[in-house]
Amino acid sequence: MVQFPGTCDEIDAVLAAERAVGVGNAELLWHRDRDLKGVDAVVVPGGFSYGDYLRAGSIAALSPAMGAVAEFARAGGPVLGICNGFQVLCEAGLLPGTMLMNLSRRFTFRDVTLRVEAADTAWTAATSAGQELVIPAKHQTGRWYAPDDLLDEVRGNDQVVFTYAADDRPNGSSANVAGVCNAQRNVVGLMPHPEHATDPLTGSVDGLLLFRSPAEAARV
Ligand SMILES: NC(=O)CC[C@H](N)C(=O)O
Repeated sequence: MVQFPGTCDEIDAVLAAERAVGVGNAELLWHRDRDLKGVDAVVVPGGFSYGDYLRAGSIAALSPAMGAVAEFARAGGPVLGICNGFQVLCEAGLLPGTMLMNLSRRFTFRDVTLRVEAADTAWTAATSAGQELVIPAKHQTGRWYAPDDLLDEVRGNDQVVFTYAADDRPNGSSANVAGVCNAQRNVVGLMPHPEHATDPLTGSVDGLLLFRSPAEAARV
């Protein structure tokens, strides 16, 4: 779990990973640190990095930790970016697209229904294509945007991993996209927060499927 000044969801992400795979060995990695400590998978969690100055994720994308994450990703390691983490991965060029402010200009905070469009990525191997997942969303800069030529390329390569269900448009993203992957399918980013959907006490446990997926993908 990579931490930047302003990250606030890393402990939930640690708990989610521990709940999903049943072991308590997640590592927290400070943004100045280049040592990934031999982890099997990296999560770039949600919150705010450097106050979201310039653009959400843009300063974090240049941090030493992200240099190490980029090398890990290039070597095929599973990397998941959640919300601010998704913004950071787009800014770092590890995922296609750009994040713009929600069409409403407001901070959105509610459960959304996601449709799994691609179940063959490192972070969706424990799901099925077409499956619907209920996951909370909380963001202001969540409108994933791709110009037409990039959108065609992303769609052509099946890099759309999640869309919002048809009647659910929380931010006005291009093609109602909620999450995408890289061409290698080991790096995934999404705006909603699977780490907040892991305990029946607070509603859905659908988020556990994402945290189970890297181990599942490694078995195939
Ligand atoms: N929950 C989050 O990660 C918030 C993401 C981001 N900083 C935004 O508001 O758009």
